[in-house]
Amino acid sequence: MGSKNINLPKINFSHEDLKPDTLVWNQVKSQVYKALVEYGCFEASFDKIPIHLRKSIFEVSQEMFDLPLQTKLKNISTKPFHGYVGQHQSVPLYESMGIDDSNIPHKAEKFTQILWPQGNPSFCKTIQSYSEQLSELDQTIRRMIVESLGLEKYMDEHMNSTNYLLRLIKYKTPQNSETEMGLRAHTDTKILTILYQNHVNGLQLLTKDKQWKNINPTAGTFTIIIGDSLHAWTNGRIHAPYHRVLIRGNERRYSIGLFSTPKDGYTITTPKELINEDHPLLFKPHKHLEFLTFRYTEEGMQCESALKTYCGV
Ligand SMILES: O=C(O)CCC(=O)C(=O)O
Ligand SMILES: [Fe+2]
Repeated sequence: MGSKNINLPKINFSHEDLKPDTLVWNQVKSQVYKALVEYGCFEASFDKIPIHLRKSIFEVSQEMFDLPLQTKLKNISTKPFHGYVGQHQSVPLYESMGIDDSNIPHKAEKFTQILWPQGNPSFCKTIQSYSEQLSELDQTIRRMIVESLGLEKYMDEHMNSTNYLLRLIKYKTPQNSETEMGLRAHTDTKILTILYQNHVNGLQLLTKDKQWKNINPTAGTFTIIIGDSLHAWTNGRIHAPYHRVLIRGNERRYSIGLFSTPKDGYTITTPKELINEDHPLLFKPHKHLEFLTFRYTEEGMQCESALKTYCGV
């Protein structure tokens, strides 16, 4: 494939004193907002996730994917694309396991019990610690976005309106030497995505001028991607980019996504402060689960923007 690499902004969240109202906070905040308006995406370095946890999250992910298919299928979710997803004809290389509320210890335990009735403490501890520790990065970025938009009065409501979904993802290697689609072009439906991958690249971003570019993240960094729900809440101020995964070569790609997700029953409503003559309302108030259900219908899969079709003004 002739696609070029993109040099996404690299933003450092590892400063000891990255606290609201400090100079460093304000500097990082302006980098975040600029990157999200332009790309809806950036690379984040966040040293607070220890090396052993970065290693063990991939080890436990592999261990989980090596379970028999019947076992993996036990993780059933009523929400589209939340439980076990795999064996799809359109993306035969792709397999993923969604774990709701993975940051909450008893929820992580309940999930582990489904796959390992006899228990698997190291799996449970790893997914829980990884989600909890990385949720700090999600919260920092979202605080910075809310401040950048001057929406401090909505801060608590916004921060309390989400929970977390962890998705362990595996891509098989293609059968022949050609490049294959690992995951088709899509926007993420949720608030914010934090991706972490092994050394096998493949993620591509569609830029605003409609070119597919390779995201080859610097080892150890996280890729941040804005989802439809935050694009809607900010009245389109920040971009939710299309991205996809192309797979080539003979090594398996593993990636881990942590998604902040609007809570069930919560209505996403654009704050009135963001609506004016220059910025008319783009999306009607809506509930995430209802949008998600539409998104995975035939119509929702085929239209150019499921969000616009579902709740566009
Ligand atoms: O594997 C990846 O890096 C991309 C995964 C992704 O885009 C998603 O889960 O929404
Ligand atoms: Fe995605």
